[in-house]
Amino acid sequence: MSAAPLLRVRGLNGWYGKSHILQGVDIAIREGELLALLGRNGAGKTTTMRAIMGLLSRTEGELEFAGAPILGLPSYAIAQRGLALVPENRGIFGALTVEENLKLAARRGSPWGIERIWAMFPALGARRRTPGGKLSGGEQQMLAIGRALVTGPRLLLLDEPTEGLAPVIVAQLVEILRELKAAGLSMLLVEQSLETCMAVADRFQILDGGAIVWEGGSQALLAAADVRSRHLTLERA
Ligand SMILES: Nc1ncnc2c1ncn2[C@@H]1O[C@H](COP(=O)(O)OP(=O)(O)OP(=O)(O)O)[C@@H](O)[C@H]1O
Repeated sequence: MSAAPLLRVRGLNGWYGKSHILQGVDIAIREGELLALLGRNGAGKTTTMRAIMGLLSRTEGELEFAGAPILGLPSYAIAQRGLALVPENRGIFGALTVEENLKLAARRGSPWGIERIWAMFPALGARRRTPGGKLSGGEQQMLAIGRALVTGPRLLLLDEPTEGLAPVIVAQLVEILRELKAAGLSMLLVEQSLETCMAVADRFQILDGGAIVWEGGSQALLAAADVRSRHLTLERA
């Protein structure tokens, strides 16, 4: 096993205009690992993902993917290297069909072809000619994940994929994340639900005020009641 992580983020600083949001974020994700990034609203989780994808106008620090520096590259070049973001708003083209949404994103050579997406998400296959805007929230989330997969990523970044979804759909998504993990995909998951994270994550890092304030495994997090009450939003009902 290679010692170098797939993604290494060191001392990452990021700004929105004059607002200095990320204040030295350190993250390491090993090949095949699912890292959960937790923290209260406004802690900087989405901003961290956007910075990794090259979507912030100003960033400083070290950002390495598969051993090569990616800080400062345009986002399309970062995507070409094998990172894919499933954004919080899902970014579906509402007027295009499910199939068209996938075809637009698909890249030659991806191990995740469109047929494999239909197999993984049968509900999407059944609605392949339906406009993206007519899908349910859960189906849109599946489509957003499918769209990221057909680009052939080595690292998938998921920003609150279960937000606003019914428990039965959340359970399906957890199964999907497990399948992706079993297929060897590395993932960075931002998620409000600690329960969901506990079901899939190998390791946890907690952000507060734009910096990592805690990291460890599930047992350590379960044992650290003070950390949970200070940094995690209450579990959704
Ligand atoms: N476009 C923007 N312009 C200016 N400030 C922003 C912008 N987007 C976010 N912020 C600020 O950056 C900080 C971090 O926000 P971010 O969205 O990264 O937090 P988060 O941890 O993902 O929380 P949430 O769960 O609320 O999405 C917050 O103080 C937020 O107000």
